[in-house]
Amino acid sequence: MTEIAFQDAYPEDLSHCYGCGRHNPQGHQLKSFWDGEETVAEFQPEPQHTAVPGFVYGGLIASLIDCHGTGSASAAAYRAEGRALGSEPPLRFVTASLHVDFLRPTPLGPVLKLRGTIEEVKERKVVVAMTVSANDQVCATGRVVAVRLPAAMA
Ligand SMILES: CCCCCCCCCCCC(=O)SCCNC(=O)CCNC(=O)[C@H](O)C(C)(C)COP(=O)(O)OP(=O)(O)OC[C@H]1O[C@@H](n2cnc3c(N)ncnc32)[C@H](O)[C@@H]1OP(=O)(O)O
Repeated sequence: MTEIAFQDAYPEDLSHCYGCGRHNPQGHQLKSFWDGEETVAEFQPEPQHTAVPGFVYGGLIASLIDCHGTGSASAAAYRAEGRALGSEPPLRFVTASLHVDFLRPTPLGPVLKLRGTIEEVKERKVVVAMTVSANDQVCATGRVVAVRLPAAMA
């Protein structure tokens, strides 16, 4: 794994995201890293993330997939250009499409482990496929189409 989380390399003014911004104390503050050619992240759900008692709320899982996907997209774009994570100019991505399949109920208790595979890297678009596992069992899969940050959001 790399030492620095992808999200910790985001510019100051792009670090307020609810899912992954380090400057959002009420957000999830998700941290993603390389693990070889794949990307990984972990998240510990809390009781407020309940759907049915004992099980994780699906919206939280979607949020984790969203931010692990866009973070992975940024890191993949840097890697494709042979640049250091966070180097200027920043390679910023937002979610164009977020697809989630809930394969089985996700138990509330164990740490959730996300694993991403980079499916496609183009100059303006990166596609990332993901799994979310609890107790080494895949509970959800996801796919994010990430597109370079539009001027309207910069
Ligand atoms: C340093 C890091 C900091 C990173 C700092 C940010 C971190 C926070 C990230 C949090 C994640 C979020 O929640 S972001 C918030 C939620 N997302 C948004 O609000 C985005 C709103 N949507 C938009 O602004 C726009 O629709 C865009 C930018 C997504 C797309 O703009 P566009 O101008 O229409 O794009 P366009 O050129 O047509 O398409 C480019 C490519 O993407 C594909 N594409 C476009 N839309 C879709 C779609 N819905 N589903 C599938 N594919 C799509 C096209 O087919 C094309 O592929 P091809 O033909 O080239 O193959």
